[in-house]
Amino acid sequence: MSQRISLTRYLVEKQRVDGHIPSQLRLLIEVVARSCKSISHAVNKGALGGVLGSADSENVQGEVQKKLDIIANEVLIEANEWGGHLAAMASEEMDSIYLVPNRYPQGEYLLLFDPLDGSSNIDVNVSIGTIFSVLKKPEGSGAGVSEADFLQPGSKQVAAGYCVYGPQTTLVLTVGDGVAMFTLDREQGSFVLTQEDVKIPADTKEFAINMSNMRHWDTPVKRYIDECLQGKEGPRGKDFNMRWIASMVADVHRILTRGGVFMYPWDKREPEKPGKLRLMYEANPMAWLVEQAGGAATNGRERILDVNPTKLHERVSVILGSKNEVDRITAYHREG
Ligand SMILES: O=P(O)(O)OC[C@H]1O[C@](O)(COP(=O)(O)O)[C@@H](O)[C@@H]1O
Ligand SMILES: [Mg+2]
Ligand SMILES: [Mg+2]
Repeated sequence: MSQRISLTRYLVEKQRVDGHIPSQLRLLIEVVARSCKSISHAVNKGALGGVLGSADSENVQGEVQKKLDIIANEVLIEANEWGGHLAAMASEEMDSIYLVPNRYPQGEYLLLFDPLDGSSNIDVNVSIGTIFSVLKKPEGSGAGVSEADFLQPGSKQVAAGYCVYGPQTTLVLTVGDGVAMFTLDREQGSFVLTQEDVKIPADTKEFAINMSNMRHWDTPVKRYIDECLQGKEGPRGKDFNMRWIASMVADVHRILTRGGVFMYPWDKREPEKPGKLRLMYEANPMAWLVEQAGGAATNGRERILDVNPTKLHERVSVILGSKNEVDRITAYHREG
């Protein structure tokens, strides 16, 4: 790319030239990006910054929180609460929604995030990230904000993205007209556009799933993986490769970069839960990014973006990535 385009300029062009996003949304995305930059600095300090290790507390999902889960959550809340663009926020790390305090100007957007995705990878220096989703407060929902205002399907998102903290820090964004990637230039302190119009190839020879759960899977998932494992000699007639980073952000980033299919399906360990991943701030933003890049995302039965949430921390089965593979796995679910 001959001319460097910063995230700010990209968003201003989306606002002014394309008329695609309102200025309030542009400013909101910039604040989220600034928060990610600051989380990236904390991640980079590692043991030197005292950010590794457990915080000896649990979140609403009963998971032990890491120090960085809490730090990232605080960074996002503090940066976004006074900007005037938001009505409220919701996070994996908070039981209920966070209302923008009355002393700050109120906006019309709702911000949801997984402040630190891939927590089990923090202490071992493997890629982690932040995932975010932006909704609009529903019209006619009256004064104030309630949890019910957040319970909108992913198809209503107005912006979504993630920032992966890996060998590079990369912010990936959609506002509904394709997917763009921005790499953090640490010397300049700004995100620079490094790829536009990201496309996921429709076919792939790479799958991502936690194979240790194989005995707990449902028949359609077993069938799909079994066929992949048979390689050239099997019904697929080709050898497959496997990757599992255990950070959804990093696995999805690989899929947006070179294709592949990612699955965290329902399994028999906790049959009453629809899946492990959270719908509103993990699956929905990733599903929208993947669809915007020409891929597909389902829960095995329906499009993730069409799922109507009934609670903030709702879980969902996730199958996403290269379109032909996702269609195949979804068809296997329909066949039973
Ligand atoms: O350890 P497992 O069961 O393979 O789960 C890995 C999955 O859990 C997650 O880490 C959940 O995210 P959090 O770290 O935000 O809880 C996903 O990023 C990842 O895909
Ligand atoms: Mg997560
Ligand atoms: Mg998390």
